[in-house]
Amino acid sequence: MTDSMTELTILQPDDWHIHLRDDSALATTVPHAASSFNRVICMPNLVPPVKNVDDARAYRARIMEHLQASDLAAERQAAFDPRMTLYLTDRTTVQDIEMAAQSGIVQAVKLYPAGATTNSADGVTDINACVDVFEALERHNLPLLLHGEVTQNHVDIFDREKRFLDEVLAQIIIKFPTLKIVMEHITTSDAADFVLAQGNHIAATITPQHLMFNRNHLLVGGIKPHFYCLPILKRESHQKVLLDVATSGNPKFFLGTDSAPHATDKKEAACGCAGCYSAATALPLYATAFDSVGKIDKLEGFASRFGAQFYGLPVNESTITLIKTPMQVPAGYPYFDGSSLTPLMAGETLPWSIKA
Ligand SMILES: NC(=O)N[C@@H](CC(=O)O)C(=O)O
Repeated sequence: MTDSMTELTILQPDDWHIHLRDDSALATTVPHAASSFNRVICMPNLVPPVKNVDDARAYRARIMEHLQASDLAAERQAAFDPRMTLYLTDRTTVQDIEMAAQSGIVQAVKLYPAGATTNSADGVTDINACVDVFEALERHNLPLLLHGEVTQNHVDIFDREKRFLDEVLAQIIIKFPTLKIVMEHITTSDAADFVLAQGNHIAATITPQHLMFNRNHLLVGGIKPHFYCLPILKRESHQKVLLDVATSGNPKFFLGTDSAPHATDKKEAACGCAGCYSAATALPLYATAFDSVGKIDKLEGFASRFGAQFYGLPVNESTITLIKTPMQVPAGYPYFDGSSLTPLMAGETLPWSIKA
């Protein structure tokens, strides 16, 4: 049936994991995200990070200013709803969590192990010091979002997610059996299996790049910096399992682009930044991935239903239509201070596009 499908209308999707950055970067990232998504969960790894409700409120106001200054259609502007997260540090208090739970604008709390990825220097150095905070999250039913990688220098970069599951997450779920957890941007079959083995309070987001690519795309025939993100792309067998679970209709797996902009010159560098930019073309990318295994009919659940269900929110009422008409991903976008931003699959043609 889906072989012949050339047009697909789905409920408006949400992005449950996005990096919009701050200040003038928002002029590029906000209209891109708002053109496709209603709710977006905004990652807090700014410099300095979003650490409390006041920071979150001020950050949301800056995002909304750029939305209003954009030339997006009024109807898309009205629908866009950025949801805030707090950045967990060694100094986050139970009171910070209680205020977040009452704020009405903080949707979740993000744990970056210190040093794991971009702007994670202020992250958690000792998970055992977070016991009171985890208790408070569990009590208030506020989800804990995980960048699930260990950071010890001697641990191979391709093993860091699996080691996090075994050494960190396994402990957290024993001590906090009802804490809502999202393993963000999973990259391995181990993570998919781990999530499948838990109750419905533990879920995962999956990015377009981890569904479409593997480490050969990153490394064979020359290093491709625009495929470099963290957790790093793994071998093809992991990619296949991720595609299986994403397209299975299991509500534990839902859309989180991890769209993570870095100016082109910061990626095409001797020490290039980690992150793939996909906000503007995420839906055609996901549609291409789902269609590649004949499962385009499973896209709506993954993109528009399961995340809302997990967060206890209603699904959106508006719809968006994808058509099987090729589109070329732009070679780049203007970014702040005269820089440019190279998206995932820049210059390449995707079989699916968004109907105007
Ligand atoms: N995914 C990435 O490679 N980078 C993200 C941080 C993160 O989510 O790891 C970023 O903020 O640039």
